[in-house]
Amino acid sequence: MKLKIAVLAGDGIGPEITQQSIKILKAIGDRFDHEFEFEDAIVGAAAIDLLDNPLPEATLDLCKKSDAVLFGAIGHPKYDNNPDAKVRPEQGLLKLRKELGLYANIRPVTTYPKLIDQSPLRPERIQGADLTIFRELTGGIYFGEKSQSEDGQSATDVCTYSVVEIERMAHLAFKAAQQRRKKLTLVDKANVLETSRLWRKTVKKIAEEYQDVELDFLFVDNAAMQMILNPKQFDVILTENMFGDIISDEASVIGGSIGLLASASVGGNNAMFEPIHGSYPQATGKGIANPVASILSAAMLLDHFGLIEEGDVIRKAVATSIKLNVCTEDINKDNPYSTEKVGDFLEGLISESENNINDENLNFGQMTII
Ligand SMILES: NC(=O)c1ccc[n+]([C@@H]2O[C@H](COP(=O)([O-])OP(=O)(O)OC[C@H]3O[C@@H](n4cnc5c(N)ncnc54)[C@H](O)[C@@H]3O)[C@@H](O)[C@H]2O)c1
Ligand SMILES: CC(C)[C@H](C(=O)O)[C@@H](O)C(=O)O
Ligand SMILES: [Mg+2]
Repeated sequence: MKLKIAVLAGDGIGPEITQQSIKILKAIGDRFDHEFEFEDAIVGAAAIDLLDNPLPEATLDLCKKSDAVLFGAIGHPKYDNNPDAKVRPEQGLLKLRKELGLYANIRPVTTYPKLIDQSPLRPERIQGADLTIFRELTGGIYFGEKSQSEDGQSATDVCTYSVVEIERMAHLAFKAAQQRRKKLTLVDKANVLETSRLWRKTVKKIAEEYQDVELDFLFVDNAAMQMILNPKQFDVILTENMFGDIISDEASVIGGSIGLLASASVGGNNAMFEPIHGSYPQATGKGIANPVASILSAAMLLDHFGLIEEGDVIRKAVATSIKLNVCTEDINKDNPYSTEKVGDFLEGLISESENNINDENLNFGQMTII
């Protein structure tokens, strides 16, 4: 297969982790005889520095004419620490998602046997946890009207959802649940928010088309607690933009590190693949960032184009590297490997014959079905 991939490495650790994913995709291309063409473009703080625009036209154009976007991370402390900054790196990412029509963000969470015992959570609670968060990505409070009063004494963020926005997300999440353990949990705040009541009403109606899927509801505050107390109760979680952002960072504790959590953003004519974590500025250039979230996002990219076996090869290699402790310091404190060394190890496994990849502890297969 021939694929044109736009690479938006971004800020902080973005470039160093994305470099590892490209290495892995090249190894997959060589092994399975695919032609992956990569083209770089700037985004985020790096783009503001150069052009005073977090999403330059040329970057957006490249993304639109590519088959997929591999996104690193954006964000810089000089904006995080300056609430008055008018142009911000995050605006680039939000605009990109909106312009590409990527309304669904899929964030799978799984556990690895080796990491269970070192988790701050009780092993018996997380062993075997396997859930996927379907986060709405182009609506809600993120995209509503924003304002500050002239005297600076008040500010507003409007949260709006339409039935159409909810329906299209719900269909994707129900379809995913049908292919998994047939359970869907809608996470909302319907006891307080009008938008959440619309979500509940709309999702209940859509559920009639998916009688084989068990539907339940949780308020987001309770869901945040349940995520830690009993994550095994979840199969597919469907939720709006901001709740999905928050509970997915929380869910990363189950897997062992946010440096392991990948995502696919889909719904438009093309698709984007991005780790759920940010630019981790403290780690920039130190070679300590975990590249696996980015590498597993690359695996989701392959799934997206039907290259399931190729995606599985990456996932198996990752499972093997974790089993053998070839990991960065977030999950291997005693004898950490660098970002690059982890990438090299995975590249080596992928380039070797299939038989050499040990998958005995692998507890998941294809991560996305879109
Ligand atoms: N998609 C994105 O580009 C994205 C996502 C989240 C945050 N951000 C931006 O990133 C900047 C920093 O935000 P933050 O500190 O809240 O979140 P962050 O995700 O960058 O880092 C939070 C913590 O998670 C851990 N971590 C993150 N990535 C890791 C990795 N690959 N390997 C190991 N550990 C990792 C580190 O302990 C870090 O201190 C901000 O500017 C924020 O806006 C961007
Ligand atoms: C950087 C920020 C805009 C982004 C979000 O909130 O969507 C990030 O936290 C994420 O999870 O991808
Ligand atoms: Mg986030």
